[in-house]
Amino acid sequence: MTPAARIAAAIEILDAWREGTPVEKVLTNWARRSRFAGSKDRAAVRDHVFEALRNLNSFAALGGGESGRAIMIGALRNQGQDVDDYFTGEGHAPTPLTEAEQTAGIAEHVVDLPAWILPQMQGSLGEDFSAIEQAMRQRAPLFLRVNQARTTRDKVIAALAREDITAIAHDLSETALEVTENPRRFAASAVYRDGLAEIQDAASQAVSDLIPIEGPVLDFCAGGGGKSLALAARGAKVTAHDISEARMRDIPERARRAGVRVDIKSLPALKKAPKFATVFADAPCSGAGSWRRDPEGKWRLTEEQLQKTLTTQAEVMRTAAGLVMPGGILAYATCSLLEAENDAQSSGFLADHPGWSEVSRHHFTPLQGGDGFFLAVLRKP
Ligand SMILES: C[S@@+](CC[C@H](N)C(=O)[O-])C[C@H]1O[C@@H](n2cnc3c(N)ncnc32)[C@H](O)[C@@H]1O
Repeated sequence: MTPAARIAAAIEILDAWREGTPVEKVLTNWARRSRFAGSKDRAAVRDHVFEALRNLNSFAALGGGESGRAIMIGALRNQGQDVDDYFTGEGHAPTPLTEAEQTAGIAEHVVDLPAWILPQMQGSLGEDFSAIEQAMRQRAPLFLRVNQARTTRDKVIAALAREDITAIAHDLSETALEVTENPRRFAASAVYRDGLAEIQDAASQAVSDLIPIEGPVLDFCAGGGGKSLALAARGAKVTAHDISEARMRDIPERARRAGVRVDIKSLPALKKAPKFATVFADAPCSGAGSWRRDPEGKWRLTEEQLQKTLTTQAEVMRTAAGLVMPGGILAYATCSLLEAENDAQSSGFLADHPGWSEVSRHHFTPLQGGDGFFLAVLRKP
């Protein structure tokens, strides 16, 4: 496909997304229909679409409208490109700009967040708001977690280099690498296949690093097990649980590849089992901290969903707290930047649970390179 044809495909995909179909589904449908598109074309079109979703309001403003076409006009203007070079009408390129399109659009700064969440985000991030909002317009780097149960960061850097993948150490965690060249090769690399490293955001690793290991650990909201594996690699005896068994499906295979052990237990089994020295609750959240990687998430989230999530988070904390042994730790985390999901939840829990105390509280934002994350480490009396 020509660069212009890829823009035309992005326009079509953005229009279908605007009608309400989830972006992954639209991309899959487009790829099925477009047998002529090779893997490089699919990746390039996907990049256009995700960049547009991260910058939706500002590209719409620059392009002078909300259609896929206006958004991609805005995207090209944002890159300082001459839109007429792409909108030629030749071959599979979009049709040339109309006179109205030539002059439509404004270049002033627009915030790339839904209006309803703006006050909360500004209140939560204070003076860092603008810098974080700018950072969230950029694509997130690919981070790897080096499996310290098997190898070292330097050895992984060298092994990746042999496969033509460049990675550098990242400050957020001693296990974190940022892939700076050929990130798409990682999934097929021997480093991944042999369980020496796997994909995990750097702030997510920093959160796992900060969880005290004082005895058996329960990962109460384990999902796919990313943090269970990180805790097990630190030497913890880890039990994983999630309300959704399906989400934990890959944990045994991931643990096998990493050479670590993770047990899986249902809630009834946990209630009968001995209590844990540390219970980690990586709670369901708005995902606001990872909107660089899931930009659709910010446009999909509604006020009602956020309210429901706040209720679920408080419930998760209450249930998880009941599984902590006396004197043990409840570690509460979200990948959110919103005060309501973070500090307010932690403070609310402490207010409702006399005798509990706060050991530490940590905030991570994209300004440190990784996703936005929150962690509160609380101790049971
Ligand atoms: C942020 S994700 C966890 C990500 C995971 N810890 C990781 O590092 O890959 C939140 C998880 O909480 C789970 N969850 C939601 N409500 C829950 C509940 N009441 N009890 C346990 N898990 C719950 C969801 O199914 C989801 O997998």
